Amino acid sequence: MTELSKIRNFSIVAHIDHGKSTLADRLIQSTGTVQDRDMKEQLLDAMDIERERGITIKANTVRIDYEADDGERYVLNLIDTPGHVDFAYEVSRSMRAVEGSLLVVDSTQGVEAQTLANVYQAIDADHEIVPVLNKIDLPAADCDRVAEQIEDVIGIDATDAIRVSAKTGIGIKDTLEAIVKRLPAPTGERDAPLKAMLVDSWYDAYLGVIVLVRIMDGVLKKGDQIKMMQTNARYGVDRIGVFRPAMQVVDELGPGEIGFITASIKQVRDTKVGDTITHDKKGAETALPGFKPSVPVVFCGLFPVDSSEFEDLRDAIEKLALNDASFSYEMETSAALGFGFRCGFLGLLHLEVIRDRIEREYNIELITTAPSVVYHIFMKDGEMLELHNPADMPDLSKVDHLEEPRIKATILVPDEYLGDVLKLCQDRRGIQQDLSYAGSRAMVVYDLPLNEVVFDFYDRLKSVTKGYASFDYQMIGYRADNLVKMSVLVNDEPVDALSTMVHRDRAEQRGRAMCEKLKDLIPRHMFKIPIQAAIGGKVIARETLSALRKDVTAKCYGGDATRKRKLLEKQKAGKKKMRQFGRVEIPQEAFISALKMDD
Ligand SMILES: Nc1nc2c(ncn2[C@@H]2O[C@H](COP(=O)(O)OP(=O)(O)OP(=O)(O)O)[C@@H](O)[C@H]2O)c(=O)[nH]1
Repeated sequence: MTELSKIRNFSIVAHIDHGKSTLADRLIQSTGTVQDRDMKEQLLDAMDIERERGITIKANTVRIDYEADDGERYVLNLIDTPGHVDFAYEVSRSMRAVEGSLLVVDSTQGVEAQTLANVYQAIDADHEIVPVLNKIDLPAADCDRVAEQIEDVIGIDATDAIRVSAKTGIGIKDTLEAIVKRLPAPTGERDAPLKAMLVDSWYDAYLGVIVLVRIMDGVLKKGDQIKMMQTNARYGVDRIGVFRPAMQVVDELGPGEIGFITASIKQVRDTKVGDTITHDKKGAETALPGFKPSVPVVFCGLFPVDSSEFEDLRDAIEKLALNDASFSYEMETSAALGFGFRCGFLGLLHLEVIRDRIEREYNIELITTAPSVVYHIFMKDGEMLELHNPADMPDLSKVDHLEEPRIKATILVPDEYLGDVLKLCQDRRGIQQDLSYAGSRAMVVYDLPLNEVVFDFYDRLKSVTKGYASFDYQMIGYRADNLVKMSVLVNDEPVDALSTMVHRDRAEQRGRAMCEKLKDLIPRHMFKIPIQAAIGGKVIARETLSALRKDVTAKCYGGDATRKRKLLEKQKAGKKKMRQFGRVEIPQEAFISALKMDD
């Protein structure tokens, strides 16, 4: 047990790529927490996919021992927080488990949208904040300008900002000293009833469910009978430990400490993040204020390309869900795609990560249907239904009105691209809320329908600003609008996986664009194929794919057998990724590509 005054708990907040993981690695390494030879780059990014994509998904934690200049030994607990917009909920939950934050800003780039979003969460959690200007080894570093920007835009004092190169190690010692001197020690009472915050939980193949806890009051020991205050579930603690970053078993955890427990918990779902853990007997009376629950906002269908792999897909999805309480799923059948699952995600990146893992780790090829947000349908009889899938839209005569989720989007962009960004937001039914300047960069705030953002807004934003814009969003609630379901018919057969919700005023334009796209995406067949978009029974757009006359290989010159064989092999490989709809085969990429909107 460590004395409270010798503990410092902190997190690092930063925009993506500003160097958070590199700094964390350097802090761990320089304190000898991990031997140099064991040091892998980006130690905290555990999973392969994270490493490949360079993003941090699961909040991780590490305990660092540090002997400070004052001669005292301190325990520094770092909780790593993810930087991407989809994972904002994980940032908020881990913030409440610590007292301070290092605010890392790339001194060649300056403050970005996620810097703001994350630092506001730290401010909300009453953190002491130490600004760190990173990448000072680069010639383009401009510390004075960035410090000024931190003061102007965020409004925190940056006079004592630490100048660091996480890459070369400059300023690392200063950072450790600042953690000890400038961040507050935690408070808590050893003799009070146990109150431990459930910060995170995940499934481990050997140990079962592992729960990350922060002790607020009291002491947690091995063998204790504990109770989760929200779910009322009771368990016996069979293991207690800390991360260094490898697991190390300890006897107990006291106030201010962060560590893990295992307690024969079967599923991650049984551990509610934000719940308060107390002792079963003589426990705390009141729970800690809960965290924001993480609710899925984007839904899509996942179907196996090869329908005989349905059971394998079920197995893969169940395993992934064990480890990710924010990912939801239920079985779905589609006339066109057969058996599959309707899955809920926190955002598009979350969707992509799960889909990649199923394809890669479980070797199942998937068809992903168009992502959709959750609509609220108000029926004439007063009932409210949640619509997760446009294909389930009830009979319109019974519907009174529909509401869609809206977000508040904050975009930071260099002045010269501002016009394009405003146009993009306007085209996506955005309502401008604010426009201000920080130096030569504009900060715009828009109220936008989430539906217009989930799909390819981020890609479009990057492309119209040549990658210079940064973006972050928060859900703000539901609002009514004139929304309709648009269906797509291929060769007169409705393809439910292609139906989408659109705004009535944009339906024709979207319908036309979609039919044109599908015409390019669907290969020609031996017969003519009409492609139509319709609202209710009314066709609003139509294209016709003309019939194929000759064998594709007939075009090849002479007797080039290799080329001919290659073409046939390609066709065969392509066929695997096709689905049969009536007499028509539609390639898998059509389901996503058809919905990309070129504004
Ligand atoms: N030159 C230089 N490069 C750095 C420094 N710190 C980090 N980098 C590089 O910047 C890139 C991003 O660093 P990361 O540590 O992965 O950034 P991050 O903020 O953790 O990003 P996410 O984990 O994806 O949120 C990497 O290529 C690092 O090698 C630095 O001090 N100097």
